[in-house]
Amino acid sequence: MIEAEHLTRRYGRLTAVDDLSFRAEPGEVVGLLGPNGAGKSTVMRMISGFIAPSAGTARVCGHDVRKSPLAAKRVLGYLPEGAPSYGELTVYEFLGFVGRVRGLRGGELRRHLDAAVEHLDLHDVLHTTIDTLSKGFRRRVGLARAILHEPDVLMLDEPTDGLDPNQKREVRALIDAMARKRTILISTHLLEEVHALCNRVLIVARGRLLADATPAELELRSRYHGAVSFSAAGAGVAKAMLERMPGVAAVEVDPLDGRVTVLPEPGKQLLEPVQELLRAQGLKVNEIQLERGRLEEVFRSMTVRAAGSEP
Ligand SMILES: Nc1ncnc2c1ncn2[C@@H]1O[C@H](COP(=O)(O)OP(=O)(O)OP(=O)(O)O)[C@@H](O)[C@H]1O
Repeated sequence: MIEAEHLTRRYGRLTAVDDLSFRAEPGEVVGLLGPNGAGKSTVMRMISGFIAPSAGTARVCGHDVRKSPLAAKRVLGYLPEGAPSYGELTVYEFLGFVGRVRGLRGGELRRHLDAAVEHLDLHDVLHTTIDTLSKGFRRRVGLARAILHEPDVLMLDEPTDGLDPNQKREVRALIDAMARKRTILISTHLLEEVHALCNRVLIVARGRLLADATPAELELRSRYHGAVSFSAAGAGVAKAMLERMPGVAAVEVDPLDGRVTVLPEPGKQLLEPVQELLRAQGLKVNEIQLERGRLEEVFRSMTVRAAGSEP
C-alpha cells in the first residue's frame, strides 16, 4: 500500500507538488496522470525516498519513507523516468549487481534472478550488453530490476515513454501481469495507458490533485457521456432537426468524416429518440454508438482550467 499525506515539495518559489494526499491499495494499478511538469516524477521521487518532501509524509506498506527508509525501500520497486541502468554491463551482470546491492546472495540471489528473467522474458539477451539492446528490451531490464527483490509495491515513472506501439503493448502486458497482488503506481501523460492499465486515476496539474476517481467515474463527468454518434449518408441534413430535439445539448459533425455526435443534456437518454428520428427521415445509418464519455476531454478541461487558475 502507498499512503501520501499532504505531500509537498518546493523548489525555491516553485511549488512542484502541492499538498497531495492519496492512497493506493494492493491489487490496484493507480495512474498518476498529468501534463508535462505537473509534478508526477517529483511525487515518485519523494515516495521512493530519493528526495525529501518540504512538508507532508509518505508511507509504503506502513513504513514512513523518512523515518524508516530501509524498511520502505525493501518493499518498494521503482522504475525511474528513462529507466537508467549501467549500459556497459550485460543484463546478467547488471541484475546480479542490483540483487547484491539489495542484500541477496547465493541461492537466494539466483532464485530471484531466475524469477525476474522468466517474468520479463530476458533469457535470450541475458549475456548481451545493455547499451546494445533495443529500447523495449532495455525497459524490460528496468522492470526486472524493479521487481528483482519481489516488492509488494511498484512505482513506474512513464514506463512506456519512448517505445514504439508494439513495445508499448508488450510492456503494458508485462505490467498487467505484475499487477495481481501488488500495489502499482504508474505515472503517465498518455490517456491510452490509463485505459489499458489503470483501475484508478489521479489527475494532477501544477502539483495539485484535481481528481481521484476510476476511469468510468471520470467518463461520467464528460459532456460526451451518453452521447449518440453515428455515420450515415446525408446525415448533415438531420443536424438541424436533431438540435431541436428535446434533451439535446449540442450536435457536432466531424469535418473529416461527417460523423455526427448528439450530446445530451445532463441525465437525458438519447439513443432511442435519435434512432427514431433517423428512421423517420429514412436515413440509412451505417453504425450507431452510445458513448461512455471521453477521458481526453475531461483531462483537457480539468488541466486547462488548472493552468488558467493562476499566473
Ligand atoms: N531539481 C529541481 N529543481 C528545480 N525545479 C525542479 C526540479 N525538479 C523538478 N522541478 C520542477 O518541478 C516541476 C514538476 O516537475 P516533474 O518532473 O515532477 O514533473 P512531471 O509531471 O514528472 O513532468 P514530465 O512529464 O515532464 O516528466 C516542473 O516545473 C519542474 O521544472
